Amino acid sequence: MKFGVVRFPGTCDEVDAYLAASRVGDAEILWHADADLKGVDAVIVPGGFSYGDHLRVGAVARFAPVMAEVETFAADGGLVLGICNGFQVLCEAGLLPGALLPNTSLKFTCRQVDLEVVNASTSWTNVTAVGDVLSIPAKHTTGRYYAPDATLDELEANGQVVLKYAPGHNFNGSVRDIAGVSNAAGNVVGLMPHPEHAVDPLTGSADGLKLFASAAAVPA
Ligand SMILES: NC(=O)CC[C@H](N)C(=O)O
Repeated sequence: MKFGVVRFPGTCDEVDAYLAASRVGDAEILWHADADLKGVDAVIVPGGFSYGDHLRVGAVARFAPVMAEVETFAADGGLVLGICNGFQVLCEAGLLPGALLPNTSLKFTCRQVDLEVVNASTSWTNVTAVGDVLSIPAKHTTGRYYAPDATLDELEANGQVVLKYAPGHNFNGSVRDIAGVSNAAGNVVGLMPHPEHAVDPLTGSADGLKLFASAAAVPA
């Protein structure tokens, strides 16, 4: 399994995503201006502040040449994971439902959160079980997941709510405690917390590695 990690101007978590993916497969960095996914089997859109978060988080990055390729790749069933700013970019691109709004505190917050697995059948959660609790760090200003009630009902009915903040851990005010969602097919997943920063017990938790191991378990 070869992972491609997209780098935009202002991305800051691509190296950790690259190192996390390298623990379970091969990885390489993909440049935003190149309309070329270099034959990878899975794409990670990582965290950071693409294009300085100007206009609106993810709003500029979704027009990068590499994103046109990511859209085609996702439509063909390719595995795509958006982490934090990557989640924001995928929502802006319409690859995932909903939007990320400023945290209710209107402040940048960095803290460890517990996430509950709601759907363990997606390409990025298949080595977990429903109800598993994953301890993963979160760090953002614009992480309050939002979608209209009718969309949320549909997402819940389709199993597209993949991860929820455990009771007491929804620090950003996300609707229905939603931390991560998938597209209808389950090959595209996005979440606000950072699994790539939780891959080694030495730094507090290796729970994040399960997302990368899930993708690696999908036949390439
Ligand atoms: N860690 C990140 O990816 C930061 C995400 C983002 N641009 C925000 O603060 O909302």
